Amino acid sequence: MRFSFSWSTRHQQVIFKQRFNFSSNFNNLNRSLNAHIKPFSLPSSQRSFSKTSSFNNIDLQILKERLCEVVGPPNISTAESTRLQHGKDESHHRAQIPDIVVFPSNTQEVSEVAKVCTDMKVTMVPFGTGTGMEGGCVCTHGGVSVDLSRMAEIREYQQADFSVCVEPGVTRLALNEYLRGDGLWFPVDPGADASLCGMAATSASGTNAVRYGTMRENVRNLEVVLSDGTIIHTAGQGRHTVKSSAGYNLTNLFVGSEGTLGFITSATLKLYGIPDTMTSAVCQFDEVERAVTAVLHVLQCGVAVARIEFHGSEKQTEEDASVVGDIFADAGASGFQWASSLSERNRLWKARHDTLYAILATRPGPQITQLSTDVCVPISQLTKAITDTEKDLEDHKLPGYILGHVGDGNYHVTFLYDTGSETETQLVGKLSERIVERALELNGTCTGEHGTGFGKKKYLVREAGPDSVSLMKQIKHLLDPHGLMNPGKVLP
Ligand SMILES: Cc1cc2c(cc1C)N(C[C@H](O)[C@H](O)[C@H](O)COP(=O)(O)OP(=O)(O)OC[C@H]1O[C@@H](n3cnc4c(N)ncnc43)[C@H](O)[C@@H]1O)c1[nH]c(=O)[nH]c(=O)c1N2
Ligand SMILES: CC(=O)C(=O)O
Ligand SMILES: [Mn+2]
Repeated sequence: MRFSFSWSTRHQQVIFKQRFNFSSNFNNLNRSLNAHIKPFSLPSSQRSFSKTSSFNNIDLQILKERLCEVVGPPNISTAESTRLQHGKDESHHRAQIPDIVVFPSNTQEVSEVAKVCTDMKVTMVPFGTGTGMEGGCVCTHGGVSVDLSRMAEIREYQQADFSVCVEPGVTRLALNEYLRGDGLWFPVDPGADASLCGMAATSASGTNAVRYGTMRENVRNLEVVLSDGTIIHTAGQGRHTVKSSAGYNLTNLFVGSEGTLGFITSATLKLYGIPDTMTSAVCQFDEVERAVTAVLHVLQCGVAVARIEFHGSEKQTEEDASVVGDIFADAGASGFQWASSLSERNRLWKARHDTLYAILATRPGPQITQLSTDVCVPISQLTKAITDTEKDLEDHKLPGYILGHVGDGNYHVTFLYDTGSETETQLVGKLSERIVERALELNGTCTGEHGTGFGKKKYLVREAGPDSVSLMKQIKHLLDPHGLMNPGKVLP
């Protein structure tokens, strides 16, 4: 067993990768699992899908005609290939496809689409780039998938205010390319080139959160279309101040709402200066406990890490690198590889961002899929959470890969399993439940960054408490009284 641990200061991220030899013998693997853990409920493959529509042909034709009047014939599709693309994301959850996909071009059209759907009591599911990890785009009731990618303007760029307002079709990489010449960037980085409004919708983070925070800390305003077509600006139209104490924080009500409360049709984001110097490195630890302890020491020393990557002036970066090098060496790290040049850093971080696909490539097969857990625990509990998880994996000889954002206390276990095997499917389900149960016992959360979607809603009452969940349901009912916005997600 060998761990590799990589860190850098531009993207304060730590990776744990644990490689298990794959064993196809899943017999006896259940033996020490708790009997109370329910079997996993979604044995599925990305390739299968179910028909969910409750339409008859006449209603569907009327709906299509009415939506066509709103968006125009080139911006509506009932082709099966388009519908299939819009009924799933990158998670293990089975595709459930919409009846119709529409591609509105502006906020007014989104509002008109919402009015038609509300009038006909048809469900609506916002679609960004489909990179979600919790089944958020799955159309549980068929209905209309609203693909917002054709709204791709950068509306307002206030360089002096470090602020930009983007439409849903603008992705993270596209924005950073646009800003590069001005020495600014938007640092929240989930790896995937997701839409920024989709990232707001899932409260994404990924790398860089230690230094820059998550989407919750980096959205200043949102334009939202509610289910009845009403258009609101959560902080007031055009406003993009660094802070505000005016009224309730509606912006953060919609951040992380996963399309269940409305369509985000623009997001005003906070920008940052690109640091002068960045350095990254990779090193190995033999034990996860030593790696986590080393990271804790680095954070306690106040080193300017971003992903456990360094940012700053050249001199500061050199000093920080030397402090981190000493701490890691003391903790038993070996095999340091430094990467200061842009191409070397990009190579390191590309390897990190592609980890999910690299894992998938280790077990090719038509029915093989991945399930990534996403728990986050207080950093003081991280060593316990990870070492106990490791033990589970070893006890069950289950191929699982642990990686994560150690500086945040957030880690993923990525399981590869055969959806055609009931035994494998159930075991993966049970182990991932166990990982969540453990995180909740340690005062953690079932999802640090992927969202609640389908898979985590069963934990919400235990995590947030019955009264909080009851309030969430009341808010949902107020904003979406007919339950048409992305049904079946987030709330149990
Ligand atoms: C390889 C890889 C690696 C990672 C990740 C994915 C992949 C494929 N992710 C997950 C993913 O990138 C993240 O969930 C994105 O924020 C989703 O953005 P999309 O635009 O793809 O939304 P997508 O289209 O997948 O939709 C996600 C949810 O948001 C809703 N939604 C989308 N756009 C909306 C809008 N404009 N208005 C209202 N609702 C909207 C949808 O209805 C759905 O419920 C991740 N994430 C992370 O936080 N950290 C990480 O480390 C990673 N790592
Ligand atoms: C999948 C994911 O969240 C990650 O690679 O960090
Ligand atoms: Mn992640």
